[in-house]
Parts: sequence; structure tokens; C-alpha cells
Amino acid sequence: MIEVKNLRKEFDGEIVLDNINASFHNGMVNMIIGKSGSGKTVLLKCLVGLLSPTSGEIRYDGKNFVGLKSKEVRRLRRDIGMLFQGAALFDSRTVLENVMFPLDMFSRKNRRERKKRAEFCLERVNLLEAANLYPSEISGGMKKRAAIARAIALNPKYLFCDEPNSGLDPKTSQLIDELIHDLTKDFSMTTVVVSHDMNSVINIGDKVIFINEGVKEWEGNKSEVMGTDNEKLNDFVFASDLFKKIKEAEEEKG
Ligand SMILES: Nc1ncnc2c1ncn2[C@@H]1O[C@H](COP(=O)(O)OP(=O)(O)OP(=O)(O)O)[C@@H](O)[C@H]1O
Repeated sequence: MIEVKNLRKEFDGEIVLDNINASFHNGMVNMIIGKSGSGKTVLLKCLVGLLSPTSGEIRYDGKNFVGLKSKEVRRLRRDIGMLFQGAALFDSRTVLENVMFPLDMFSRKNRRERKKRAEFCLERVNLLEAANLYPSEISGGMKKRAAIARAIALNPKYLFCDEPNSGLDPKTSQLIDELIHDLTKDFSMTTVVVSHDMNSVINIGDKVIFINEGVKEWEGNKSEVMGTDNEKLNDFVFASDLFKKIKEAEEEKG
């Protein structure tokens, strides 16, 4: 479990996140949603230590990440898997080599065991047949699956995904969502997904946090999102592609 307490982030005196209090639960897909520019990515970057909060605490299973010594930060980072926007694979390495990269960097296992682990992860995301291909030779959805395999290579306790569906068609997006959901349950990870895709929220959002202009405006679960009486969340939901499609379908029915 990750707990955020009174988190504040300023850039040059400008407040981007203000007094955020939130919990991200084990074995669940915890979604951070909100409009463009609301502060989702800054929050994610604070959570993984890519940005330092101006004030507040980020507790990983009770241990405050803010102010940890660099050795302890490195230890904690090994428990963190990260799926970046756009997959961020190394173009000059094969899919298998990409998945092996974190193992080569951090695992004490020998090469045969590291390869076996990488192949297991590729098998888990249904991509073993592409092990020897290069990123330029595979589709966008396959790249995302390769990046997911790499993110889980070190068997992380915490998985962070920044807009995992960006650039994917709806069907592939759904497959990626389901994969993130299933891995979260299978490996009992604390998964945090930043998204503005309402389809994803409805598909896999066990817990949902809505950020508006740097403030946590609402939290609940996916079944509570659609019927909320929070005006700002309602505006966000009604402006989404999902809602537009539902409305169009209803209008077609008459
Ligand atoms: N390094 C930075 N320096 C200064 N301002 C920043 C920095 N990073 C982000 N910001 C500002 O913080 C605010 C929140 O940005 P953030 O990227 O978190 O939004 P977001 O909700 O993730 O949006 P999107 O959905 O478009 O990615 C924006 O106003 C942005 O300009």
C-alpha cells in the first residue's frame, strides 16, 4: 500500500499539487484521472521519486520515501515497475534483450536464469513469439506488451503506468487494460495508472482518484464514477469519448 499525506508540489512558487491525501491499495488497479494539465503526471513522478515534493509524505508500506537515503531509495526502486507513455523500448535491442535489461542491471541471477525469467514474462504477456524481433518490427500494442513484460521482470510490488493506452486503438487498449488488471491480481501488486480514458476507468478502475487543478476532488470506485453528484467529475465524465458514444447510441435508439 502507498499512502500520500499532505503532498504539495510547487514549481517556482506556482502550486501544481496542493494538499493531496490518498491511498493506493495492494492487489488493486488504482487510477488517477483528470483533465490535461491537472497534475496527474506530476503526482506519478512524485510517487516514483522522479520529482521531489515541496512538502508532504509518500509512504511505501509504512516507510516514508521522501527524505530516504539514496541507498534505501535504490532498494525501494527495485520494487517498482514502470510503464512509460509510448513504451520507451531500446530500438537497438531485441524484445527479449529489452525485457532482460532490468534483470541484467539489478538481478544477481546468472544469465541462463535471467533469460528464463525474461521468457516467462514474455510468455505471460503472450509475446514469446516476438522475443527475437526488434521494436521497429512489432505493432504498437506488442510494444506496450513488451514494455509491460520489462516492467514486471524484477517481480515488482508496485507497478506504475503512465497513460498505458495512448496511441492504441480501442480493441488493443482493452487488451492492455485487461493485462494490467490480471497481472495486478496475479502478482498482488499495488498498481497505479494515470489515465484520462473513461473506458479504462470503467474496465479496470478498482479505486479511482480524480484530480482537478492540482487538488484531489473526488475518490471512489468505478461503479460510483458514472452516478456521481460531484459536478467537476460529472463535467469530466460527460466530456469523455465514452460518454459521447453512449449518448450517440441512445440517440440512435430514439
Ligand atoms: N517540470 C515542470 N516545471 C514547471 N511546471 C511543470 C513541470 N512539470 C509539470 N508542470 C506543470 O504542472 C501542471 C500539471 O502538469 P501534468 O503534466 O502533471 O498534467 P497532467 O494532468 O499529467 O496532464 P496530461 O494529461 O496532459 O499529461 C501543468 O501546468 C504543467 O505545466
